[in-house]
Amino acid sequence: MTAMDAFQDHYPDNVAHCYGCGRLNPHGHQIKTIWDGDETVTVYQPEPFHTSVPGFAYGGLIASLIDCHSTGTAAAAMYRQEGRDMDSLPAFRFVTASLHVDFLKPTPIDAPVEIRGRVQEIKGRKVVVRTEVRSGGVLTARGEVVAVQMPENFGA
Ligand SMILES: CCCCCCCCCC(=O)SCCNC(=O)CCNC(=O)[C@H](O)C(C)(C)COP(=O)(O)OP(=O)(O)OC[C@H]1O[C@@H](n2cnc3c(N)ncnc32)[C@H](O)[C@@H]1OP(=O)(O)O
Repeated sequence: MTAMDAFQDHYPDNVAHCYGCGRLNPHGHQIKTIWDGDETVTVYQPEPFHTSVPGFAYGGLIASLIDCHSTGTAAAAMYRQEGRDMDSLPAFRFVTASLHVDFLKPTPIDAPVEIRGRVQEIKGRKVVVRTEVRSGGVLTARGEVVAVQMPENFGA
């Protein structure tokens, strides 16, 4: 894996359909997240149909970006902690247990949104990720996600 590979490009096909981050979902956001030192970064350009108040992005979009940026960060952090390549097996698959978002300012819809994340805690199957969302360098939202490794019997 090179430094510029996106985490989501390494998700196994059977978990690559997520609306926020699945590369195999043609209707989804297909976000791409990479390392930048100890931080993770996603840049996403909202579409006009993501509007809330005209001129600004829908909060659900921002929450979705934070969500999938953070689950991707959780997986990448676990591989990094174990010194493993993201293509190595068994794959780490994280789902969202908890998603908290603080909307600080409206996020413009006509400029790229940058999400930066940092791992706050890795404990057992749980990773806590804190994120900051910026547009044009202005902080517009903060997030905290508790991501948990997907159990074998997920959804049972
Ligand atoms: C590469 C794969 C990519 C896959 C696609 C990416 C997904 C993108 C984001 C999503 O949208 S995922 C879909 C939305 N999420 C779900 O549908 C998850 C539904 N919930 C569950 O399946 C279970 O509740 C879950 C797997 C999250 C946790 O159940 P477990 O039985 O595995 O957890 P467990 O009780 O063993 O707790 C493990 C740790 O997580 C913590 N935890 C669990 N639920 C929590 C919660 N809700 N809030 C805070 N912490 C929580 C729990 O306290 C504990 O921490 P400690 O070890 O420190 O004690």
